[in-house]
Amino acid sequence: MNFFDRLHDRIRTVDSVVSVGLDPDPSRIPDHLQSRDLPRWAFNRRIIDATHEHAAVFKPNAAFYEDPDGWAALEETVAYAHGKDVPVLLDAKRADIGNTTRQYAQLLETVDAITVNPYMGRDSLQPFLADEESGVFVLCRTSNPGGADIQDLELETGEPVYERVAALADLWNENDNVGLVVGATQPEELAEVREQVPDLPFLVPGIGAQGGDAEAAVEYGLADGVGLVNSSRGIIFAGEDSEEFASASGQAAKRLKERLNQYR
Ligand SMILES: O=c1ccn([C@@H]2O[C@H](COP(=O)(O)O)[C@@H](O)[C@H]2O)c(=O)[nH]1
Repeated sequence: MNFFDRLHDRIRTVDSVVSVGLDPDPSRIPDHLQSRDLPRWAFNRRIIDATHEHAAVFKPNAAFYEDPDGWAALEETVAYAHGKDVPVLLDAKRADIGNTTRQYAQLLETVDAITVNPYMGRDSLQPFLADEESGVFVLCRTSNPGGADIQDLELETGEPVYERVAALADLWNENDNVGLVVGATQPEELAEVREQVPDLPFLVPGIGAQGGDAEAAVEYGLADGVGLVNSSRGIIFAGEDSEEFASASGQAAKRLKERLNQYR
């Protein structure tokens, strides 16, 4: 079954479009877990237990796992999330020349979907796009302030770069496995891109800690009811410094689900 069909089923099952971002910054993991073998895994396990019933997906960001213990923690985390029937979207922002990107694409043997960087063009994404079962979210208009530096540049046709990326992603969607990453901090761009590509589901980061627009994230992020609105720090560190950090994250995920559902 294609990733977006599985995501559709998951969204219906949990009545939620929340992507719970698993970004376990080691400096913010509670003290009582720091002495564990793999503190990031110990932390994630508790977060998954507390939030899975509100999670359409879990979205670990690869940046928080790129060391030997980190990869071990990620492997445990992905297997545990799958054990709870929650798909995993790895926010890895990968792509490279063909020979290298084929190696990157092996990540899709472990996770259900991935974020990719379109900067190097179609051939750099081909092994991801060719994987019919997995979701491929192409960075389009990112949520960070510097996203404008390149993505807003006007091309000779008058369209901004991010719109060209959206148009290309639509062409690349031959296997119905492509989505876009568009930040909630850019509600006008969200609306424009949605109008341009009505059928592509979006992953919308940038609400919560980055102050993006949750209503616009839902209004424009979903295509036929399918799409994801991510919060990482706003959920996993909702109870920072508390013994009850996990239940605080569960409450934060539930609150976010209910808030987003008002706009669906
Ligand atoms: O445009 C983008 C693309 C990816 N991200 C990632 O999403 C989460 C957001 O974390 P918060 O704590 O909810 O701010 C994080 O992994 C980013 O690297 C993004 O924010 N914007």
